[in-house]
Amino acid sequence: MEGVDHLAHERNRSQFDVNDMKIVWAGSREAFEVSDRMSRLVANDPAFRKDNRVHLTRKELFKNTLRKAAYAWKKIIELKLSEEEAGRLRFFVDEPAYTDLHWGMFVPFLKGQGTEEQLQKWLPLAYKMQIIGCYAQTELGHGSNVQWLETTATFDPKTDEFWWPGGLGKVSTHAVVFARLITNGRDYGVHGFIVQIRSLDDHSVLPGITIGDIGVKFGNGAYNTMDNGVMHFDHIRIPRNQLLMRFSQVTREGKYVQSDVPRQLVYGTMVYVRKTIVIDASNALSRAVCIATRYSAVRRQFGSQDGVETQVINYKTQQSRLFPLLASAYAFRFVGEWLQWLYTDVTQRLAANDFSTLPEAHACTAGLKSITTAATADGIEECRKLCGGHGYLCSSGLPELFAVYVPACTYEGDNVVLLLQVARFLVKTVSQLVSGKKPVGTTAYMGRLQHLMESTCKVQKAEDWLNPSIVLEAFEVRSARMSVECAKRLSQFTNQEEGFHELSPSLVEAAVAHCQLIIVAKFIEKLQGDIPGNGVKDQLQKLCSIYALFTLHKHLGDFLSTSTITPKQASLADDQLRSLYAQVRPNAVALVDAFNYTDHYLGSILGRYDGNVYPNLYDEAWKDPMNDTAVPDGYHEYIKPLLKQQLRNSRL
Ligand SMILES: CCCCCCCCCCCCCCCC(=O)SCCNC(=O)CCNC(=O)[C@H](O)C(C)(C)COP(=O)(O)OP(=O)(O)OC[C@H]1O[C@@H](n2cnc3c(N)ncnc32)[C@H](O)[C@@H]1OP(=O)(O)O
Ligand SMILES: Cc1cc2nc3c(=O)[nH]c(=O)nc-3n(C[C@H](O)[C@H](O)[C@H](O)COP(=O)(O)OP(=O)(O)OC[C@H]3O[C@@H](n4cnc5c(N)ncnc54)[C@H](O)[C@@H]3O)c2cc1C
Repeated sequence: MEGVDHLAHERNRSQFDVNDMKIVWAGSREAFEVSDRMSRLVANDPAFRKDNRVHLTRKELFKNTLRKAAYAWKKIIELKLSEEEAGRLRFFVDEPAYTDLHWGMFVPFLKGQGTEEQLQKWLPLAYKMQIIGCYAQTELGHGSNVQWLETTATFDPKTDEFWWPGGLGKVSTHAVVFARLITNGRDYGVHGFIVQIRSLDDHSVLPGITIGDIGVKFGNGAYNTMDNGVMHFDHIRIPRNQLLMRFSQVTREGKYVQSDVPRQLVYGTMVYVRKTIVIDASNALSRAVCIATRYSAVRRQFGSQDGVETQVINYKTQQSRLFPLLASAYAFRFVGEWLQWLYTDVTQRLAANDFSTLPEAHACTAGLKSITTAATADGIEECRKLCGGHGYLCSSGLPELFAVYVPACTYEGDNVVLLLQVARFLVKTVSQLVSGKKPVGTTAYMGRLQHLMESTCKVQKAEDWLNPSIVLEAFEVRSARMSVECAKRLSQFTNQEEGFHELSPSLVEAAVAHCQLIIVAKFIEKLQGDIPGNGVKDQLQKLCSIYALFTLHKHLGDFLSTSTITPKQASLADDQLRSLYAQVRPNAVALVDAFNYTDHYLGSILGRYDGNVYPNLYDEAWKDPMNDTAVPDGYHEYIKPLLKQQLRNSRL
């Protein structure tokens, strides 16, 4: 059977309404319609072609990105697209560019940190792209340790080097610059400033500033469309009112005035972007899973019956590697949706001077950013392997996706550094239990600590693992016991910082356990709500169980060493997992169709919607510039003399 027929057959046998699932995936009917329209607009416009990226030099690649970004902006204006539509259009263009930083960090930073007056001055310029901004925080010597940034903003500034900011190297005219504010001889810590860095007339770099691109990054094409930059300041002067002053001001006389708010609000943009990165993890993982699932249904190896070999998706090992990733893509989607809610809620509270949920928002965004990006980076690589040799070809779309995606484990906070933030939050929560402080939000389960320390898992047969409350309690017990164990061991140290340092590997594991609990809990919570559509909820319930039981399987050491479950219950979980894989199998292709990705966005011959893989792989190979001539360049210089040489030797 041809690949085309395979996929049609797979679609016919699915047991749910894929159109309804598309709406659940998009978040709402309106969100689906916007995404659908924008993805088609991009896919149908040859100006957004991207299949030639791997053959371009860095300079050609970058210029091509500038062209696309300018063209996209023209379309946005011409079609009078809303902010949401414009965001989706940029998303489907699918090419990292300075615009990500302008819209994703510079504008949110202005909005979050500027006074009314500053917003009136800067926002209209930024919205019309009359200025282009980047986010310059990381220095050559300091990325994670923001408090120790060396750049200072005083009446007599020193010089220092920024390193990494996207959009800085070649495009931005302005930057949000992080520097320690020094006034009247006192250091008030890190603050954000707006600094103009290039002329708005001829784009030249302004005097006293040196800027360049930091060089080629990992992968062919991939993130090299972005001009990550280096910037050096030498005694730059900026007006006082370019300190963003919503939360703290410097008066004309140089007096520092701090509003009555936590100093961490200066980190607000990082919380915002980390939340966005969680949703983005579900985008990247679902894309890889879509490619690997469709191709696994098309590809056949061994096990010939009636003269046809087995579709590789029918191998249990293939299912046990692929379906947990499919489930993770959905799990990250829903936890991302919840995080969006949490972020909106904390923003509203901050506006009303309620800072109580800020530590929770920081811990959740930091922790979830960390585990979803790590799982997604690993998951994309697993999908490449699931596609065998063809997965290693750039035309599979997977190498480029991997190369573009992996820095997500580092940018916006190194994943381990961020998990240590979650660990601090957990240890603090446990220690506050003694003083009777009731934990709330995602740590509310710690309020039932005594029960969780004593409870035993109720599973007696495999189907018991389908019970959401049993699953949830197992994750709560594991997480609570790991946190308590860390807190206990920590209390044996006289110096807490030293203890934290010494125990940090275990603390990171406790943080992972807590974040996985959040993902499981939010998936279960989602399923308790109304989910319309024929068979849709049933499929999601299966995926939820797969996510939870696969995570349990992968971290079995935690569950056993904390005595959360017995080895027998672990084996029952594996039995249930196998049964779930078999139930998901007929729906796998439809479950990836629900992502509603166009072939343009997927950028993969293996993941084509029509399944027509082999003829297209073959044609694509012939399009490669290496095949322009049968005899390669260099034959006369390097191959011919060699062959002649061998001939002479053999005659000797
Ligand atoms: C672009 C958009 C499009 C998106 C579309 C999809 C994505 C695709 C595009 C990607 C594009 C790439 C964009 C990359 C852009 C960069 O990478 S920009 C640079 C980002 N840099 C970082 O993330 C640096 C990481 N480091 C940090 O965040 C902080 O320095 C650390 C690690 C949290 C430590 O901070 P510290 O002040 O030394 O911290 P510490 O003493 O541990 O904490 C002090 C207190 O502050 C709290 N705190 C710390 N941080 C926070 C916070 N953020 N909020 C609230 N409280 C906090 C702590 O909990 C602690 O609380 P208490 O325990 O005292 O109550
Ligand atoms: C593609 C890309 C785009 C970026 N874009 C921007 C941008 O637009 N603007 C910007 O300002 N920055 C940007 N960055 C920089 C980025 O935010 C930093 O690289 C990131 O925050 C990590 O900091 P670092 O490089 O100092 O890593 P380091 O902190 O030096 O990390 C090195 C190693 O040390 C470990 N480590 C560090 N501290 C600790 C600790 N306390 N405990 C245990 N282990 C620790 C880490 O886990 C890691 O393994 C970008 C980076 C990349 C890769």
